[in-house]
Amino acid sequence: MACIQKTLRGLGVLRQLPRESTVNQTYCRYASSYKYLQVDLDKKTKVAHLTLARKPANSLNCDMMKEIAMATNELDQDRDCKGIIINSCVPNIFSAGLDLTELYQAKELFFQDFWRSLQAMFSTIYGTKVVTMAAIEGHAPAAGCIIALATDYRVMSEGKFNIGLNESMLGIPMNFWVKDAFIATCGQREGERALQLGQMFIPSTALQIGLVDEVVPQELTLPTVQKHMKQWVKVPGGARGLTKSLIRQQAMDNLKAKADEDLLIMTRHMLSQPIQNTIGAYLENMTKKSKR
Ligand SMILES: CCCCCCCC/C=C\C=C\CC(=O)SCCNC(=O)CCNC(=O)[C@H](O)C(C)(C)COP(=O)(O)OP(=O)(O)OC[C@H]1O[C@@H](n2cnc3c(N)ncnc32)[C@H](O)[C@@H]1OP(=O)(O)O
Repeated sequence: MACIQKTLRGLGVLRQLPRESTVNQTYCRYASSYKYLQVDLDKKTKVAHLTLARKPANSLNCDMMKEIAMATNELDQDRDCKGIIINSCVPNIFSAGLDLTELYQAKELFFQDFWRSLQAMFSTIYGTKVVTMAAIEGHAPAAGCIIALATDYRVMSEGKFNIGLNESMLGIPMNFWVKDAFIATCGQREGERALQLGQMFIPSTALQIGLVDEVVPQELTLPTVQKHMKQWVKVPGGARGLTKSLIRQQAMDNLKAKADEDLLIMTRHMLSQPIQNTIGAYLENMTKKSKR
């Protein structure tokens, strides 16, 4: 869609995206194009599954975020696609958030590419007129939660899983577009509380605050999303898509207008010694935990 491409180009990312729409793509083209994703478009139902596939935890490295933005953009432009379901092939983990190993001791140029890829991933999912839904069959901390927040409908599995934005707990201040997306979904009061405290939620609480729309047994998560998707794609696409744009355009415009400022602020924070120390300590803990 021209609008998303304009925004992405405005963000200075995805320069490798084709300018022209690439219609008539085949199953195969999607299936074989990505290293960290499986993308399958069913031309009969017009629903695509975009499956996060970076073991062991779907942590989002720079290339994976670029792939997610590219795949979403390709599907957005494909006349055969009316809906995208985002799920994970890693049992019990939707996504572990940003790949902390890439953020630790990152060089400035690399960090800039990384952050622009995060902005692009979010804005492409958030801005597509195609229906998007997340089947959250496990943990979705931080940027994992951000992917889910960018979609139109979220179904999470029952179980000992967490979802939320824990950045404050990592010693990192929230940025404006993540804050806006959270507040647009859960409201001002929940935003004030959850974002300051860096709260993570179990599925039932996530449901209570509106962070997810439904909680179901794990084996029913994907089928439930597929059932809703079937309904949503029946709504005339032009009217629904324009309505979605109407609702989300201001947030998209804000992100585009302030993307460079966001990058500057985040570069200063993220590459500062105290935050690098926190990330280093966090990584060390994770390594110790997984060795136990
Ligand atoms: C830091 C940036 C903040 C910027 C804030 C402001 C702007 C807001 C915008 C975006 C913000 C994004 C912030 C982030 O996304 S930071 C990442 C936050 N993520 C987490 O805190 C989650 C960390 N992981 C876990 O809690 C668990 O791994 C969990 C997902 C619950 C799964 O647990 P479990 O099933 O027990 O699996 P393991 O812990 O053993 O993990 C398996 C292997 O995966 C590695 N791993 C896990 N998470 C990450 C990660 N985020 N990055 C890199 N690697 C990760 C883990 O080390 C294990 O590896 P190995 O098997 O090799 O030991």
